Amino acid sequence: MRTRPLKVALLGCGVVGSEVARIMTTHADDLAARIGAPVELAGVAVRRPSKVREGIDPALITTDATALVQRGDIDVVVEVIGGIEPARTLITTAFENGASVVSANKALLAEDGAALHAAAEKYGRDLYYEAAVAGAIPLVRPLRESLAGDKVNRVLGIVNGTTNFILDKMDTSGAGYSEALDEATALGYAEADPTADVEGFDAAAKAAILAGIAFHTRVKIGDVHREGITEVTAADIASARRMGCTVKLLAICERAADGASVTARVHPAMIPLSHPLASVREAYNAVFVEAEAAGQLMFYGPGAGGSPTASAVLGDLVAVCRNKLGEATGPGESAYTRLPVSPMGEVVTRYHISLDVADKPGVLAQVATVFAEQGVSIDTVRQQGKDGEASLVVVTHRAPDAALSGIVEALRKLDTVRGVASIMRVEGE
Ligand SMILES: NC(=O)C1=CN([C@@H]2O[C@H](COP(=O)(O)OP(=O)(O)OC[C@H]3O[C@@H](n4cnc5c(N)ncnc54)[C@H](O)[C@@H]3O)[C@@H](O)[C@H]2O)C=CC1
Ligand SMILES: N[C@@H](CC=O)C(=O)O
Ligand code: NA
Repeated sequence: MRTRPLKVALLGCGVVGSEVARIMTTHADDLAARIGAPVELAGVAVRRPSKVREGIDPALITTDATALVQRGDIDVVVEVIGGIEPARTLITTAFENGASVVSANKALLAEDGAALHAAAEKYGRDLYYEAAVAGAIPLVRPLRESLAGDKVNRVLGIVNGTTNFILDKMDTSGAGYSEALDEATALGYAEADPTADVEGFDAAAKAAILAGIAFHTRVKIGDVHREGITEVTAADIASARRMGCTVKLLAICERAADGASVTARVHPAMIPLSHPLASVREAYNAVFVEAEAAGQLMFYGPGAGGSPTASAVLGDLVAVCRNKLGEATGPGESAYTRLPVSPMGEVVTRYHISLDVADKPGVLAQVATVFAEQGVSIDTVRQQGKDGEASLVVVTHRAPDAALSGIVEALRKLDTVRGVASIMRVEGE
């Protein structure tokens, strides 16, 4: 074993960073044995230097992250501060100054991954980011490496722990939305600004990263159709239950049937209780990958939280250190297919539409006509009447999303439709 240690700079010492430091310290001997050289924490950049950080030598703490990555003797920079800047500049500076990078920063990778990969390649460094998608679950590496010889056609799953935690609590214990979000934040699952979770930005970033790797093309967060969970009500969840379904925030990345384009979307959807994704509880994530030769693969595990995320960071750290010792680099960006990303309107989906209507003859026929005019066929209709008013629940067959949203617009214009109580896509059937 080499005695000279590999030097690691840690940028950020919050929920994830503090766990990375703890595991690096407590598992130092095992990590050295697995890598073939000791790994030494050479500096920790923080915002609040006065905070007591158990197990970290105070002499390592600095508020000058730039100086740390410019030192020139750092082998690996672990970036766990999050956000676009200064993370992007710090990572690029690390590459310029001889370090490879391990990052958990999905927001940055989904915004500017191509430029970061280009910088890594230019300087001959590694850029690893297993923690950026689905926390502890090995998913980025299997897609980048294990499935590199196959053709992936679809990636579908739950990739945000916070929103899954909130929806699960609302469904199973009747908890309120804010109460469940506060709990998820206290448990270290939420982003620094939880809007990123509940409005679907975090899942959209992960979908962009997954689609890019799976289909060997470039997908940015702005290419991903995004709807969060802020408009999912207790009534939606109760309605899903009545239909034998539950509501999950899904990320779905698909290659078009003709192979000429891809789509990536994030939105709440009803899924049947019998579907494996329905039993994904709390902050767990689960992702199905469908590949031509492999068939269907399922990845499941803790999707958020300090310790699970640190596990993924440490796995990358070991891989990058091994590459350094072998004077090699791991896989870079693979974006040779250059497939365009089609808009949401072209995605084929099913809708569950709940309407408040007047309870009088002819209403059902009027509603059915709207569907027929858009060429969308109805799967089931359920009507419940009360005091001259009725609620009508329509579930459609699969149709282009544009036609389905056209239907909702047309329904809103009918005199007999008092309101569209909820619209949700249905998946997994
Ligand atoms: N918490 C989780 O479950 C997961 C988090 N991630 C990602 O990991 C990264 C870190 O997340 P958390 O640890 O949860 O966030 P956090 O907010 O707990 O920690 C980030 C830390 O970085 C520090 N920081 C910010 N700017 C800095 C700067 N310029 N110099 C030095 N320190 C700075 C902050 O003061 C904070 O302590 C983010 O990119 C996040 O998206 C990824 C997967 C799961
Ligand atoms: N906020 C994220 C953290 C992990 O990526 C989530 O809730 O999934
Ligand atoms: Na992961």
